[in-house]
Amino acid sequence: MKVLFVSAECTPLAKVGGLADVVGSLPLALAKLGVDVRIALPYYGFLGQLPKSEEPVWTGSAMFQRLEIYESHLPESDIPLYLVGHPAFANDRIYGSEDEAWRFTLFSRTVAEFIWRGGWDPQVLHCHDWHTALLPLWMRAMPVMTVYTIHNLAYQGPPLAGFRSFVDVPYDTGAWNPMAAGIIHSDAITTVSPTYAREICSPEYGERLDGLLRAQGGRLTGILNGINTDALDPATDKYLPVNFDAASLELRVENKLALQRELGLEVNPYRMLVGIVSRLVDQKGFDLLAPLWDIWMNNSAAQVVVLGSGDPFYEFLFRGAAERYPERVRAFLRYDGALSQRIYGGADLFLMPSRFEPCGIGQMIALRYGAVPLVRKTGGLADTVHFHNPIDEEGNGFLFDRYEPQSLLAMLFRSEEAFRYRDYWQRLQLRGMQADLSWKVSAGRYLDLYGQLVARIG
Ligand SMILES: Nc1ncnc2c1ncn2[C@@H]1O[C@H](COP(=O)(O)OP(=O)(O)O[C@H]2O[C@H](CO)[C@@H](O)[C@H](O)[C@H]2O)[C@@H](O)[C@H]1O
Repeated sequence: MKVLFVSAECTPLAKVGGLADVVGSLPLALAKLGVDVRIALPYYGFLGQLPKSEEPVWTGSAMFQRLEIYESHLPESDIPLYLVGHPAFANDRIYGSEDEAWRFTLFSRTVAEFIWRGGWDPQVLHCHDWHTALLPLWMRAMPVMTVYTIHNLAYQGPPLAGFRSFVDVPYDTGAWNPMAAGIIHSDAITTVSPTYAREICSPEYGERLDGLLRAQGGRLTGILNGINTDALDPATDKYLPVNFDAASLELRVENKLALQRELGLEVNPYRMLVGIVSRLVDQKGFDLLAPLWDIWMNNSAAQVVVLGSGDPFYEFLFRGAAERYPERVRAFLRYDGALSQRIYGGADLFLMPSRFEPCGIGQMIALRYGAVPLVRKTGGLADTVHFHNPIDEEGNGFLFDRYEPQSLLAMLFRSEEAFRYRDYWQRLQLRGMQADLSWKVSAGRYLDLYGQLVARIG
C-alpha cells in the first residue's frame, strides 16, 4: 500500500497545533503496519538545516512558477519526506499573511503536478485540512484514491473566488470554498473523533457545512487520533527535570516543585497547580474564565500557568489575570515546546474547556504525563476523558457539559477538592497514565479504509 500524506504542518519540523502532531506520528504507526507512507510538506525557510538530497528529485512548474522538490526523511525514521521548494515558502512563517491562499494552493497544485507527471504514484493521497483540500478535485481523473481529513471545520480557507484568479477550478464543481471542495470530491472523509463526526452534522457544530456533511452519509467517519507514545513519554522526556512512569509516580512531584520554582510561584506540593497549553482562539473556551477570575482566586488556593498565543483578546485576558494575581497566575504568551512538556509533566490539573474540539491532543499528552484533565464534554474530549467517580474509582478526569462559566467553576472547585485526597488523586492519575493513547487501533482503522478504497480501483 502506497500512501502520500500532504499537509501544511508536521511534527517535529513545522508545528502550530495538533495537525502537526497527527501528521508527524500517524505515518510512523502506518509504516509499522507495512504501509509505504511518505509525506509532502512545504520547504519552509526554517527547515534549512534539515539534511536533504543535494539535487531536487523533481523539478516542474505550477501556476506559472518554477518549483523544486527535495527528498529528506522525517527525523528519526525512514519515512521519506518531499519538501516542496519555492521562494514563497522560504521564510520563517507557516501561516498568517495575505498570500496564504495563494501559497497553499501553490503547494497543493505542485503536489498534483508531481503525481500527474509520475514523481511518485501513490494509491492513496491523504489530504489534511483546507490547505490541501483542492487536491481531491484535481485527482478525480487519476487512479488515485483520496482521503480528506478534517482536523478543524472552523478553518475552511479563503473563498473559492480567490482561488479562481490564480488556478483553474471548474465552475461546475459545486465547491464554493476549499473545505467544501475537499468534502465533495474526496473518496472518503474522516474527522478526528467519533463524537466530532456526529456533532459536525448538526447546525450547532457544522460551521454552515452541516447540510453538506449530512448528505455524505457513510463517506464520513470519525477515527480517534492517537499520540506518539514513544516520543511523548515521561520516562524518557529530556525536557523534564525528573523522569518518571506509572511505577514511580511518587517522583513526579519533583517536576511540579521545579516548575513552581521556575515560575516564581510558592513552592508547595499541596497547592493545586493548573496548567494550560493551547492556541488562544475562540474554539478553546477560555472566554468562560473571563468572569471567573476573582471568584475562583478568592475561593481557592490554586496556582495557574498558561502557555499559549493567538488572539489578542485571550492574550489580554491571561496577561490581565497574571498582573492582578502575580502570586498565583503566570502567563507565557508564546509557543515553547520545552516549557509545554514541563507543564504536562508538572501541573496537577490540565484545563481545556473547549467550545468545540475535533479531537484534542493536549488532554491526551496530559493524561500520559499524569496531569488530570478538566475538559468540556465535547468532540474528542468526550471520547478520551471519562468522569472521575470517586466511589467506584472510575474515570480519568473531570468534565462539564453546559458552555457556561458556572459549570466550569463548579468543576474547578470539585477537582481541587478531589486533589486534597492524595491516594485517590494518585489512582486517578494512574488510570490516565495507563490508558492506551497510541495510534495502534486507529492506524489499523485508517489502513482498513485505504484498503477498501483501493479495492474499488482494483
Ligand atoms: N504555545 C504553545 N507552546 C507549545 N506547544 C503548544 C502551544 N500551543 C499548543 N501547543 C501544542 O499544540 C498541540 C495542540 O493540539 P490540539 O489537538 O489540542 O489542538 P489544535 O486546535 O491545535 O488541533 C486541531 O487538530 C488536532 C489534530 O487533529 C485536533 O486534535 C484538534 O481538536 C484540532 O482543533 C498540542 O501538542 C499542544 O501541546
